[in-house]
Amino acid sequence: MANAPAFEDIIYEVRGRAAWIIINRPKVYNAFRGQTLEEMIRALHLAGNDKDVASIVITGAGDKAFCTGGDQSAHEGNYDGRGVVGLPIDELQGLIRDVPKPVIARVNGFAIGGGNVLATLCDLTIASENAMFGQVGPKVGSFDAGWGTCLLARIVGDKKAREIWYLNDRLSARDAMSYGLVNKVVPLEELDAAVTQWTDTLAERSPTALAFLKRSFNADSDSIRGISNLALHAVKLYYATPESQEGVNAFNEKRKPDFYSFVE
Ligand SMILES: CC(C)(COP(=O)(O)OP(=O)(O)OC[C@H]1O[C@@H](n2cnc3c(N)ncnc32)[C@H](O)[C@@H]1OP(=O)(O)O)[C@@H](O)C(=O)NCCC(=O)NCCSC(=O)CCC(=O)c1ccccc1C(=O)O
Repeated sequence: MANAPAFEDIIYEVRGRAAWIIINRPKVYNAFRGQTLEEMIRALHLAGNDKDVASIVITGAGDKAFCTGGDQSAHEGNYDGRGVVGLPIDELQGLIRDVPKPVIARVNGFAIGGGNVLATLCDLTIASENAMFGQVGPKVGSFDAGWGTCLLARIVGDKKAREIWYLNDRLSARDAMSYGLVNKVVPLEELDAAVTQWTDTLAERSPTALAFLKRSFNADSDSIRGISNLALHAVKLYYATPESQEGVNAFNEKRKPDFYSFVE
């Protein structure tokens, strides 16, 4: 690609009329640090402002993970970047909704924690048969309320959303599809062809009609943005507690957390 922007944590490619944003941190199952989100924000602005781009695909490198949320090795009571919790996560989440083009989550493995929230926020989700969805916040001393809870509840229903957040079971791609969290499931080897079929179809549709449709869906659920903002400030206070830090330490030390020793 001519004048391809230099990125370290992601790969940005324009394939036909589709911009692909690939989180390229497979050693940590495509978990994001501050820099990853900065680059994803830049890439979304590039794609959003490129009049030749009809749709945007977000995915992870390799066949293990789409994205597993915040990088726990870059989390010491706060993450390592800018923003309320050391990650411009609210900016990225808002941008996935605001960019006036359909955003497709290409889920090729684990979509866990903040990774599941990103997939939830995308307009469409296509998953490979090996994909797994879930939330782990209460296991690792975190939560992502707002988009992560309320938008999820709109999609899968209130009881199921509570179950996902409270019990933290992993959902298979087929289960996720049965709850409406996923539009389509295909074998891993057919994933790219299926994504390209969608992006080719979207490239034949009127971009202005698609942009208005996206804005209309957003308008109905945009009150959740305020809840997300409030919750991000709440999670900042929570990250400062020994109870939350026990969750992060336990994950990094590969042991079970002992939250009840730290409840204040
Ligand atoms: C994804 C797993 C379920 C996979 O489990 P398993 O198959 O048993 O493999 P593991 O051995 O656990 O993992 C393999 C390998 O990858 C590393 N890794 C995986 N995920 C992460 C991560 N997020 N950060 C850093 N490293 C990661 C793991 O350490 C292993 O490395 P080795 O070198 O091979 O040992 C499982 O891995 C899992 O549950 N991961 C944890 C995911 C996690 O904790 N994510 C953050 C969740 S926070 C949240 O859910 C709510 C909050 C939130 O979304 C949010 C809100 C505001 C700001 C930020 C966030 C945010 O997302 O953090």
